[in-house]
Amino acid sequence: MVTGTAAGRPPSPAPGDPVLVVDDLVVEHRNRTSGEIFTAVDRVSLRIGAGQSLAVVGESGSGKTTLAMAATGLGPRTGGRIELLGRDLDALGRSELRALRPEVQVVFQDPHGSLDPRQSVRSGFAELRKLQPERTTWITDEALLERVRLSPALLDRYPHQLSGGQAQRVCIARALLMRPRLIVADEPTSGLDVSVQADVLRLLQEIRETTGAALLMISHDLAVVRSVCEAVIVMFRGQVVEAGACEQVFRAPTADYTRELLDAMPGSRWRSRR
Ligand SMILES: Nc1ncnc2c1ncn2[C@@H]1O[C@H](COP(=O)(O)OP(=O)(O)OP(=O)(O)O)[C@@H](O)[C@H]1O
Repeated sequence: MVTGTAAGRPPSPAPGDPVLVVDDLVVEHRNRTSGEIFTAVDRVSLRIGAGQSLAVVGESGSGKTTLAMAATGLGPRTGGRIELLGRDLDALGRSELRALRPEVQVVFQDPHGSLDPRQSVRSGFAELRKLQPERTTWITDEALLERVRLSPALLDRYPHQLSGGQAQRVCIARALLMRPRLIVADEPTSGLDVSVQADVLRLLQEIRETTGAALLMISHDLAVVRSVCEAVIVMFRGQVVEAGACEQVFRAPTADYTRELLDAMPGSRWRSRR
């Protein structure tokens, strides 16, 4: 459970209560030269509750990132309805939207690209604390680094002095500092050495369990999805071709495309039986 809400925050959702509900989301892009319209996300619906984890899988270009950004109000949307923490995003004014924004934190694929190279870990935290003074008093910098299994000795390091795994943990710490109700992790381990991938995934899991945040994970790696998420939606050319509990979808996929994804996994133990 999320506890100790800062002033003005929406009430803490109970485990399983809806954090994000998306209905018929559409994202279209217009080609500037030809004027042609490309539908990157085509009538996608999803729901994720507090403490739950949902993965979006699909090959490159299937619309995963576009969906995740639009679904959380962080990217453009052509149509559809989004409810974040019980609030219809279209019904909110600018200041209400701004107040809701810290509730969603995104961890990207390239940790070094996400961090300001001129900022030490400590000054990066300080900047966030200045932006959100009430929300961020709950933990010290040292304890925050300990929460992501990093030594407080790293506080005065700059991004180039951190390994990929350490930098990703700093990004996760920055997200955690905001006490978000929803963490979006966009291929959070694909830029990391195999040796540290599992640790970072475990950390995201642990944060979900201990804070009650919901986790929306984007990945093309089905092994990662299976190890972290309870539910999955499979995207192909902007549409959802299959959705359900991970266990069910991996054991008995119903869509040909899901079977192809499973079969394409190198040395897959989950190769579908046809
Ligand atoms: N601003 C944009 N203008 C035009 N087309 C776009 C824009 N952003 C994304 N697209 C297109 O939308 C489609 C979906 O892209 P998206 O990045 O969401 O896919 P993805 O599944 O996340 O892929 P990857 O795994 O490679 O990141 C792609 O064909 C992409 O080229």
